[in-house]
Amino acid sequence: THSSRPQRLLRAVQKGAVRGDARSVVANIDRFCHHSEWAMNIGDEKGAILDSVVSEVNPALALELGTYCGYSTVRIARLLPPGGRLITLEFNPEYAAVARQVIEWAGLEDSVQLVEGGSGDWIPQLKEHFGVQSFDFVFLDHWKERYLPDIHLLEECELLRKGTVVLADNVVCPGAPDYLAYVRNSPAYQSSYFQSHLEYTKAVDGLEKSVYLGTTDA
Ligand SMILES: CNc1ncnc2c1ncn2[C@@H]1O[C@H](/C=C/CNC(=O)c2cc(-c3ccc(F)cc3)cc(O)c2O)[C@H](F)[C@H]1O
Ligand SMILES: [Mg+2]
Repeated sequence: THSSRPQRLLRAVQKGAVRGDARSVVANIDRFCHHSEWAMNIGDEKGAILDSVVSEVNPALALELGTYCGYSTVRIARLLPPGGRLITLEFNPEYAAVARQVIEWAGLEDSVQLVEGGSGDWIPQLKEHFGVQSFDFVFLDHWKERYLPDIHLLEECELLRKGTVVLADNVVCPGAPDYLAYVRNSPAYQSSYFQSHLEYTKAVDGLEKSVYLGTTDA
């Protein structure tokens, strides 16, 4: 039976990266994607922007939608402050299984909670299941047409607070036009765009950083 691309990516990590060294896990995935097989990780160029936003926010509690192989999970978790936690949602069991092993290889399993399930089902349960009050940082990198419904769901579930930073990947390629229009026009967000390139390519892509300002009603 043939392996899948996520399985080949995991093998590249287990062969090339130093156990417990998150930086080398990230570097080996990037090397694999640059030289062997493209994969939809945020990558090194946009990853540096992700790193700078995460470092600026210094989140005690972060949420990621769309774990995939765990590349951005490792990038975020390695920068969390002591006691900081990252909850990441992934509904594809095969991707979740690969991501768990990538996260473990990086030695970050104690600060990452990987939930195998859909954002639509799980966002409404995060408070009761994980004792979450609100998130300091949210990273969107799942199905692009789910960015808008899921940020509305996060608002409705009161999982955002004044100052929560929401960072979205791929707002140019593949694009999330309805999401962009919303965060750029809503008085509830202060939004800014970081131009970059699609992972491992020269195509233009970018990240949108949106700070939640809270609702106007009392
Ligand atoms: C809907 N709720 C979900 N809940 C939990 N996990 C989910 C949910 N929805 C998806 N997942 C999970 O999140 C992941 C989905 C990532 C999707 N990402 C992309 O499509 C994506 C695509 C490109 C791309 C650009 C150019 C090109 F020519 C080809 C591809 C680049 C990128 O950086 C991307 O992120 C995973 F696969 C899915 O199971
Ligand atoms: Mg992406």
